[in-house]
Amino acid sequence: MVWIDSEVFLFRVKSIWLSVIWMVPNGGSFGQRSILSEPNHTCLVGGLCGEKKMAGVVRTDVMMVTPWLAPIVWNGAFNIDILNAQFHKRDVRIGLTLFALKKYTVFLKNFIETAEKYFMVGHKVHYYVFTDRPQDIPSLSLAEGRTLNVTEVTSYKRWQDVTMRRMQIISENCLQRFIYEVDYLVCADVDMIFSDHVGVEILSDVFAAIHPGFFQLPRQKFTHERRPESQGFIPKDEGDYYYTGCYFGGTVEEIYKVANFCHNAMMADKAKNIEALWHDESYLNRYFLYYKPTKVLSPEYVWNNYYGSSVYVPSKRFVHVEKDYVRIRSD
Ligand SMILES: CC(=O)N[C@H]1[C@@H](OP(=O)(O)OP(=O)(O)OC[C@H]2O[C@@H](n3ccc(=O)[nH]c3=O)[C@H](O)[C@@H]2O)O[C@H](CO)[C@H](O)[C@@H]1O
Ligand SMILES: [Mn+2]
Repeated sequence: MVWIDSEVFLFRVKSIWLSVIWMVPNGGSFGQRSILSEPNHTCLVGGLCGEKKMAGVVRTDVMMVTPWLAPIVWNGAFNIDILNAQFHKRDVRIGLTLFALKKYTVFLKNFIETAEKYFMVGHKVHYYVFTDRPQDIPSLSLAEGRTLNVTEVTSYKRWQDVTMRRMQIISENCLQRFIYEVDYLVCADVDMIFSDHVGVEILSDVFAAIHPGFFQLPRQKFTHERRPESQGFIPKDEGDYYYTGCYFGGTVEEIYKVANFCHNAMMADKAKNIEALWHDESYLNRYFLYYKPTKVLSPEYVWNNYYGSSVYVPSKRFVHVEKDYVRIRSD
């Protein structure tokens, strides 16, 4: 009994200590410390010492792992050469789903051109473009090993339905074709551009990205759906992170589960004349609360210049394009 109590006590002390290390920003600096940059570099217990190739960066200003032990991906926390070698051995195929309906076809050119420069360079990439205007899809030159496929889909009058119905189309295509053609899927908004490296470090069974507007806020400030009657409901005292709806991914099997859940949740709400506050994003957050992502991307991986810049985000890798909401969403 005494033994158990002291174990519990030690665990508590350790947890509190770790929370302080993870949560407290250290005076606005990045708090990065290369384990090789110091003359007598310190080794982390259980870490890899002295192996230049293996070394990473230890950040003490941000959380680098979730409480359920999923890595949170921040700049410099991984060695891309090791990861690339591992994924090349598996000859991994990555599908990127993109929806460009109505006026949103204007975003495609910049999206694909910047993806060719920064997204999964050197790996097999299949762009899956869904549109109601196939004639408006520009022809773009792609690097070897990369293909682009256009599928015509019907549109919806309301922009909210266009964004939400992506889940239905993704889930149907998982069963019909993605499962035969790719290993991983990345699902992204189209009004985005890449401006720095995004590679296989993001891949995992199922990954989600922290919304750039919420990573420094307490959970009470998250804009989750709060009406218990909605299928997107998250109670005030729950919610790990506020994840963006514009970027998530994983294996085809896992993304099928995500998209199928979100679509069914939307349809159940629709039958009761309810629409979750932030549409597909709300249902996605609900899913990830109970089926936790196996990897979480820091806001480096989805930034929006509306939030300015942050010392915690030295690299903005994938950024929302500024747009005139009313004009672009009109018919
Ligand atoms: C940064 C972020 O959190 N983004 C989310 C937020 O985005 P946004 O306000 O950025 O939504 P948005 O206008 O980009 O719409 C989402 C996506 O739906 C597609 N689309 C939409 C309208 C249209 O006429 N044609 C078309 O193709 C397109 O791929 C677009 O990128 O809120 C939406 C739902 O409220 C979604 O959850 C988005 O993922
Ligand atoms: Mn968007």
